[in-house]
Amino acid sequence: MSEGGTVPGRLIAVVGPSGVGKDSLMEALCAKRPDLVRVRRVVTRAPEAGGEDFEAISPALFAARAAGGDFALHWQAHGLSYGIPREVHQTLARGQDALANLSRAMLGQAARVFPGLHVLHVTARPEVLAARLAGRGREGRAEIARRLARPAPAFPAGLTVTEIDNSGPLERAVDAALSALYPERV
Ligand SMILES: Nc1ncnc2c1ncn2[C@@H]1O[C@H](COP(=O)(O)OP(=O)(O)O)[C@@H](O)[C@H]1O
Ligand SMILES: O=P(O)(O)OC[C@H]1O[C@H](OP(=O)(O)OP(=O)(O)O)[C@H](O)[C@@H]1O
Repeated sequence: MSEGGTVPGRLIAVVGPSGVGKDSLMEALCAKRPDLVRVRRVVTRAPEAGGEDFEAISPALFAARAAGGDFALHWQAHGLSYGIPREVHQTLARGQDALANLSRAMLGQAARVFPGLHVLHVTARPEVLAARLAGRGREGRAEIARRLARPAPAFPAGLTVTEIDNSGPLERAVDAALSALYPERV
Protein backbone atom coordinates (compact mmCIF):
# COMPACT_ATOMS: atom_id res chain seq x y z
CA MET A 1 0.00 0.00 0.00
CA SER A 2 1.16 3.55 -0.63
CA GLU A 3 0.80 6.37 1.88
CA GLY A 4 -2.86 7.09 1.21
CA GLY A 5 -3.83 3.41 1.41
CA THR A 6 -4.01 3.08 -2.38
CA VAL A 7 -2.76 -0.21 -3.86
CA PRO A 8 0.11 0.86 -6.16
CA GLY A 9 -0.21 0.26 -9.88
CA ARG A 10 2.12 -2.05 -11.81
CA LEU A 11 4.65 -1.12 -14.41
CA ILE A 12 3.83 -3.32 -17.40
CA ALA A 13 6.94 -3.68 -19.56
CA VAL A 14 6.26 -4.55 -23.19
CA VAL A 15 9.40 -6.12 -24.67
CA GLY A 16 10.45 -8.10 -27.73
CA PRO A 17 12.34 -7.71 -30.99
CA SER A 18 12.02 -4.77 -33.32
CA GLY A 19 8.90 -5.02 -35.50
CA VAL A 20 7.12 -7.58 -33.35
CA GLY A 21 4.23 -5.22 -32.60
CA LYS A 22 5.03 -3.71 -29.18
CA ASP A 23 3.73 -0.25 -30.07
CA SER A 24 0.68 -1.66 -31.84
CA LEU A 25 -0.12 -3.83 -28.84
CA MET A 26 0.29 -0.94 -26.38
CA GLU A 27 -1.96 1.29 -28.45
CA ALA A 28 -4.64 -1.41 -28.67
CA LEU A 29 -4.41 -2.18 -24.94
CA CYS A 30 -4.87 1.49 -24.05
CA ALA A 31 -7.86 1.72 -26.40
CA LYS A 32 -9.49 -1.20 -24.58
CA ARG A 33 -8.49 -0.10 -21.08
CA PRO A 34 -8.56 3.69 -20.87
CA ASP A 35 -7.36 3.47 -17.25
CA LEU A 36 -3.96 2.22 -18.48
CA VAL A 37 -1.36 5.00 -18.71
CA ARG A 38 1.07 4.79 -21.60
CA VAL A 39 4.52 6.07 -20.74
CA ARG A 40 5.77 8.65 -23.26
CA ARG A 41 9.46 7.84 -23.71
CA VAL A 42 12.23 10.37 -24.19
CA VAL A 43 14.34 9.34 -27.22
CA THR A 44 17.27 10.93 -29.07
CA ARG A 45 15.50 10.22 -32.37
CA ALA A 46 14.45 12.77 -34.99
CA PRO A 47 10.99 14.08 -34.09
CA GLU A 48 9.68 13.38 -37.59
CA ALA A 49 10.64 9.68 -37.42
CA GLY A 50 7.06 8.59 -36.85
CA GLY A 51 5.86 5.54 -34.95
CA GLU A 52 5.25 5.89 -31.22
CA ASP A 53 4.49 9.23 -29.57
CA PHE A 54 7.79 10.18 -27.91
CA GLU A 55 9.66 13.27 -26.69
CA ALA A 56 12.54 13.90 -29.08
CA ILE A 57 15.66 15.48 -27.58
CA SER A 58 19.31 15.92 -28.47
CA PRO A 59 21.99 13.56 -27.10
CA ALA A 60 23.49 16.44 -25.07
CA LEU A 61 20.18 17.29 -23.42
CA PHE A 62 19.50 13.61 -22.80
CA ALA A 63 22.83 13.23 -21.00
CA ALA A 64 22.12 16.31 -18.88
CA ARG A 65 18.65 15.08 -17.93
CA ALA A 66 19.97 11.60 -17.12
CA ALA A 67 22.67 13.11 -14.92
CA GLY A 68 20.02 15.24 -13.20
CA GLY A 69 17.96 12.17 -12.27
CA ASP A 70 15.06 12.86 -14.66
CA PHE A 71 14.67 9.21 -15.68
CA ALA A 72 13.41 6.22 -13.70
CA LEU A 73 15.29 4.09 -16.25
CA HIS A 74 17.42 4.89 -19.26
CA TRP A 75 19.43 2.88 -21.75
CA GLN A 76 21.04 2.89 -25.17
CA ALA A 77 20.18 0.70 -28.18
CA HIS A 78 20.21 1.06 -31.98
CA GLY A 79 22.52 4.07 -31.59
CA LEU A 80 19.81 5.93 -29.63
CA SER A 81 19.24 6.82 -25.97
CA TYR A 82 15.86 6.04 -24.40
CA GLY A 83 14.48 7.32 -21.09
CA ILE A 84 11.44 6.57 -18.93
CA PRO A 85 10.51 9.85 -17.19
CA ARG A 86 10.58 9.53 -13.42
CA GLU A 87 7.00 10.89 -13.22
CA VAL A 88 5.83 7.31 -13.86
CA HIS A 89 6.34 6.72 -10.14
CA GLN A 90 3.51 9.20 -9.42
CA THR A 91 1.21 7.35 -11.81
CA LEU A 92 1.91 4.06 -10.02
CA ALA A 93 1.49 5.65 -6.59
CA ARG A 94 -2.00 6.82 -7.67
CA GLY A 95 -2.86 3.14 -8.23
CA GLN A 96 -2.80 3.25 -12.04
CA ASP A 97 -1.02 0.63 -14.16
CA ALA A 98 1.48 2.07 -16.66
CA LEU A 99 2.65 0.54 -19.94
CA ALA A 100 6.16 1.11 -21.25
CA ASN A 101 8.22 -0.23 -24.12
CA LEU A 102 11.49 -1.33 -22.47
CA SER A 103 14.72 -2.99 -23.55
CA ARG A 104 14.94 -6.67 -22.64
CA ALA A 105 18.44 -5.92 -21.36
CA MET A 106 16.96 -3.53 -18.75
CA LEU A 107 14.54 -5.96 -17.11
CA GLY A 108 16.75 -6.81 -14.12
CA GLN A 109 17.18 -3.14 -13.28
CA ALA A 110 13.50 -2.46 -14.03
CA ALA A 111 12.44 -5.12 -11.49
CA ARG A 112 14.51 -3.37 -8.81
CA VAL A 113 13.09 0.06 -9.66
CA PHE A 114 9.48 -1.18 -10.09
CA PRO A 115 8.64 -3.92 -7.55
CA GLY A 116 5.29 -4.82 -9.20
CA LEU A 117 6.84 -5.24 -12.66
CA HIS A 118 4.87 -7.46 -15.09
CA VAL A 119 6.57 -8.28 -18.40
CA LEU A 120 4.69 -8.87 -21.64
CA HIS A 121 7.21 -10.64 -23.88
CA VAL A 122 5.95 -10.28 -27.45
CA THR A 123 7.20 -12.74 -30.06
CA ALA A 124 6.58 -13.46 -33.74
CA ARG A 125 8.10 -15.74 -36.34
CA PRO A 126 11.30 -14.30 -37.99
CA GLU A 127 9.75 -13.95 -41.45
CA VAL A 128 6.83 -12.07 -39.91
CA LEU A 129 9.25 -9.67 -38.19
CA ALA A 130 11.12 -8.94 -41.41
CA ALA A 131 7.90 -8.23 -43.32
CA ARG A 132 6.56 -5.95 -40.58
CA LEU A 133 9.74 -3.88 -40.31
CA ALA A 134 9.77 -3.38 -44.07
CA GLY A 135 6.07 -2.48 -44.02
CA ARG A 136 6.48 0.02 -41.18
CA GLY A 137 8.99 2.02 -43.20
CA ARG A 138 10.64 3.87 -40.29
CA GLU A 139 14.09 2.32 -40.91
CA GLY A 140 16.01 1.71 -44.14
CA ARG A 141 17.19 -1.72 -45.34
CA ALA A 142 20.56 -1.66 -43.57
CA GLU A 143 19.06 -0.67 -40.23
CA ILE A 144 16.32 -3.31 -40.62
CA ALA A 145 18.99 -5.96 -41.23
CA ARG A 146 20.89 -4.79 -38.12
CA ARG A 147 17.73 -4.96 -36.01
CA LEU A 148 16.88 -8.47 -37.23
CA ALA A 149 20.42 -9.67 -36.48
CA ARG A 150 20.41 -8.30 -32.92
CA PRO A 151 20.66 -11.23 -30.47
CA ALA A 152 17.84 -11.55 -27.94
CA PRO A 153 19.10 -10.55 -24.47
CA ALA A 154 18.52 -13.18 -21.73
CA PHE A 155 15.86 -12.51 -19.09
CA PRO A 156 16.85 -12.51 -15.42
CA ALA A 157 15.23 -15.18 -13.23
CA GLY A 158 12.29 -14.42 -10.99
CA LEU A 159 10.35 -12.04 -13.22
CA THR A 160 6.60 -12.24 -13.86
CA VAL A 161 6.59 -12.80 -17.62
CA THR A 162 3.68 -13.46 -19.99
CA GLU A 163 4.66 -14.68 -23.47
CA ILE A 164 2.45 -13.17 -26.18
CA ASP A 165 2.66 -14.59 -29.71
CA ASN A 166 1.80 -11.77 -32.12
CA SER A 167 2.43 -13.75 -35.33
CA GLY A 168 -1.31 -13.71 -36.00
CA PRO A 169 -3.98 -11.01 -35.73
CA LEU A 170 -3.27 -8.21 -33.25
CA GLU A 171 -6.63 -8.78 -31.59
CA ARG A 172 -5.51 -12.23 -30.46
CA ALA A 173 -2.40 -10.76 -28.82
CA VAL A 174 -4.52 -8.07 -27.13
CA ASP A 175 -6.90 -10.67 -25.68
CA ALA A 176 -3.98 -12.80 -24.43
CA ALA A 177 -2.38 -9.78 -22.75
CA LEU A 178 -5.62 -8.65 -21.09
CA SER A 179 -6.36 -12.18 -19.80
CA ALA A 180 -2.92 -12.32 -18.20
CA LEU A 181 -3.02 -8.82 -16.74
CA TYR A 182 -6.64 -8.76 -15.57
CA PRO A 183 -7.70 -12.41 -15.11
CA GLU A 184 -10.54 -11.43 -12.81
CA ARG A 185 -12.29 -9.58 -15.67
CA VAL A 186 -12.18 -12.36 -18.25
N1 LIG B 1 -0.62 -8.64 -35.37
C1 LIG B 1 -0.23 -7.85 -36.39
N2 LIG B 1 -0.64 -8.15 -37.63
C2 LIG B 1 -0.24 -7.38 -38.69
N3 LIG B 1 0.58 -6.31 -38.61
C3 LIG B 1 1.03 -5.97 -37.39
C4 LIG B 1 0.64 -6.71 -36.21
N4 LIG B 1 1.26 -6.14 -35.15
C5 LIG B 1 1.98 -5.09 -35.63
N5 LIG B 1 1.83 -4.98 -36.96
C6 LIG B 1 2.51 -4.01 -37.87
O1 LIG B 1 3.91 -4.33 -37.85
C7 LIG B 1 4.70 -3.15 -37.88
C8 LIG B 1 5.62 -3.11 -36.65
O2 LIG B 1 4.80 -2.95 -35.49
P1 LIG B 1 5.23 -2.02 -34.27
O3 LIG B 1 4.05 -1.97 -33.35
O4 LIG B 1 5.82 -0.74 -34.76
O5 LIG B 1 6.41 -2.95 -33.65
P2 LIG B 1 7.51 -2.65 -32.56
O6 LIG B 1 7.02 -1.50 -31.73
O7 LIG B 1 7.63 -3.92 -31.77
O8 LIG B 1 8.77 -2.38 -33.32
C9 LIG B 1 3.74 -1.98 -37.94
O9 LIG B 1 3.61 -1.55 -39.29
C10 LIG B 1 2.42 -2.55 -37.40
O10 LIG B 1 1.29 -1.92 -37.96
O1 LIG C 1 17.30 -4.65 -25.82
P1 LIG C 1 16.16 -4.89 -26.74
O2 LIG C 1 15.02 -5.63 -26.09
O3 LIG C 1 16.54 -5.46 -28.07
O4 LIG C 1 15.52 -3.45 -27.04
C1 LIG C 1 16.31 -2.39 -27.48
C2 LIG C 1 15.46 -1.25 -27.91
O5 LIG C 1 14.70 -1.66 -29.04
C3 LIG C 1 13.43 -1.12 -28.94
O6 LIG C 1 13.54 0.18 -29.43
P2 LIG C 1 12.53 0.90 -30.40
O7 LIG C 1 11.22 0.98 -29.71
O8 LIG C 1 13.14 2.15 -30.88
O9 LIG C 1 12.46 -0.03 -31.65
P3 LIG C 1 11.27 -0.94 -32.14
O10 LIG C 1 10.00 -0.16 -32.04
O11 LIG C 1 11.66 -1.23 -33.56
O12 LIG C 1 11.31 -2.16 -31.25
C4 LIG C 1 13.14 -1.22 -27.46
O13 LIG C 1 12.11 -0.36 -27.10
C5 LIG C 1 14.44 -0.82 -26.84
O14 LIG C 1 14.50 0.56 -26.66
